[in-house]
Amino acid sequence: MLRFIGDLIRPYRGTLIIILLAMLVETLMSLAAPWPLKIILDNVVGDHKMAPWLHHILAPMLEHGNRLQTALIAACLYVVISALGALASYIDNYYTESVGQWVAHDLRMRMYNHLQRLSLGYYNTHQTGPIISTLTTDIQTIQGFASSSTLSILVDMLTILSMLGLMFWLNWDFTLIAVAVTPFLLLFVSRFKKAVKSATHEVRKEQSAIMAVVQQGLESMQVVKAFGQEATEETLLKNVSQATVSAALKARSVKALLSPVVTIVVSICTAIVLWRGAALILTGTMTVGSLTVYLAYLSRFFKPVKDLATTTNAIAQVTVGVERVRAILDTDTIIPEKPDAIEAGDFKGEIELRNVAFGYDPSTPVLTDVSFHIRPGEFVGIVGPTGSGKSTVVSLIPRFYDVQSGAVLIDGVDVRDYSIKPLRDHIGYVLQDTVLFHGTIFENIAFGNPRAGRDEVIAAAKLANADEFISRMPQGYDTPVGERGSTLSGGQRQRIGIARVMVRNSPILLLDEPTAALDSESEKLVVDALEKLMKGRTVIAIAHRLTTIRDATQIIVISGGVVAENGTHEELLKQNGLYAALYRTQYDTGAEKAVS
Ligand SMILES: Nc1ncnc2c1ncn2[C@@H]1O[C@H](COP(=O)(O)OP(=O)(O)OP(=O)(O)O)[C@@H](O)[C@H]1O
Repeated sequence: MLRFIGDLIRPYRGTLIIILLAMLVETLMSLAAPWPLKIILDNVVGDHKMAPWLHHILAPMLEHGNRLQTALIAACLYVVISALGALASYIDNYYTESVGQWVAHDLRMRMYNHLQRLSLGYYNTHQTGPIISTLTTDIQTIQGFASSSTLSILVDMLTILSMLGLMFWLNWDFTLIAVAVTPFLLLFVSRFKKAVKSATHEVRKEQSAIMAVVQQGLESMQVVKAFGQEATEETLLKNVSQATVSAALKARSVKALLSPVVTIVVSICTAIVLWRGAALILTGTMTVGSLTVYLAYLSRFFKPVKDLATTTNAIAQVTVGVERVRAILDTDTIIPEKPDAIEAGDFKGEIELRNVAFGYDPSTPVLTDVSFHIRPGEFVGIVGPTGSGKSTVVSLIPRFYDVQSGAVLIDGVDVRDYSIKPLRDHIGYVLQDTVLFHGTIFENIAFGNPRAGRDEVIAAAKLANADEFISRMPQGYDTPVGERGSTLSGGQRQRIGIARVMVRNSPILLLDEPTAALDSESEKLVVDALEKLMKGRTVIAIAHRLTTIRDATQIIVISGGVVAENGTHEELLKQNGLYAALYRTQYDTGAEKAVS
């Protein structure tokens, strides 16, 4: 874990040195802080001789024997010590925050970059709630730790050592008694660390569960309302929320033990020092000033010990955070790209599947042996019973998933030999429901091709039969769309989806039942838009209503993991097989019943 944090903070070495110097000044000033009081008690109020080293430092400022002047100098020293300490603390605070923020920024970007590259398979098996929770809360924990805690551990240790040195110098046998408990205290703390870590893990797990429940609930608000399941959703949240409260209280009951234990130990040590110190002053072996400095050090001595102890708490938290971040960063379900991958140029649009086998879970194959060949510019329909793997076939072409055996070829080249981004740039995708992002209509269309200018976007919208309804909107193309496009109708969303693919101008077009969810009036507009979009491109359309692919040059019927039939509409009807049966189901009922 330290290596991971070390790698994160390495770029900020310069700033870390500034922070370290500031912390050293703070430590030195906290060591010097009780000395003005000692001067007042021993050399102004009392009659003790000033220590030679101190006298040597202050001599140029002192008039011989003038006690009030000594008091004034001690008072001024107090202000100088405090001011230097305060300045150092300001510098330390500012730069610590700066390192923390930049480390968090770097980590956030690294994680998001990784998440963008993970294959869709990862998202099929992982909820987004916990991922968001890691991206926010866990990174925040690491942010706090990366800068402040790592350095304060160093400074705490330094403070402990220098105070011990000074205390031994002031009175060594006395110090021995006072700090004899320290090893026991540290032992207790290290035992304690384990318990805190496991309790923290539990809390983070429950907090992620809250995120998952809330996210799912809010995203599915319409379905929740439609089915009147508000109470069920609330119960779900109540359960995880209560579990979080129990886990947090359990963790707190462990953590809260630390402070009282340390306080009691410190007070016992202080009591011994008070009792023995009084005796030493009475016998003249110790001055009042020395005892004051001693007591001040003793209370300060246990502070870094206690801080070190609470740092174990922070360490426990950050260890959990780092584990969760690394669980994502170490996931390698990435679609691999060859080092000598080919940059896809303009595709002619020839597509071939050669003996393709694939399953989301390799032990349950969806496709066992699928082969077909599509010539450039061809319009191909894919049909088959529900769940037969039509969408799966289509998702193998842009490499959303890789085949388990066989190959997918575009223009005669295995798709695994292409660079991924240019490959996908040449493929347009229209799905059953177009997902719109929070932003304006213009931004949503330009999402298909960020280089597209306003004219291109408007031209695409016109071709997609979308310009008319967009122009009627209050702010036209600059009208913001609600979350996931909820302020638009299904047909409008589809036409924006088509415009988005139009601006992309890709030679290959994949249509996954884009009209399935529409009523016949919307469908007409969308089909008309699609016809314009399809011109001059290779098109694979998964058919919902068989009439939409009647004119396809080739219809591929997927069933039982293989290509069951392949031919034109007329040829397949003549074969009187699966396609003919599916067609009859729709035709005979008189209505266009869904087959997929
Ligand atoms: N992301 C996924 N993870 C795991 N299994 C999946 C995933 N997507 C689909 N499947 C499974 O793979 C099989 C084929 O699904 P696919 O969506 O390709 O079929 P389809 O023919 O397009 O179905 P439909 O006509 O209902 O849309 C189904 O059994 C489905 O349960």
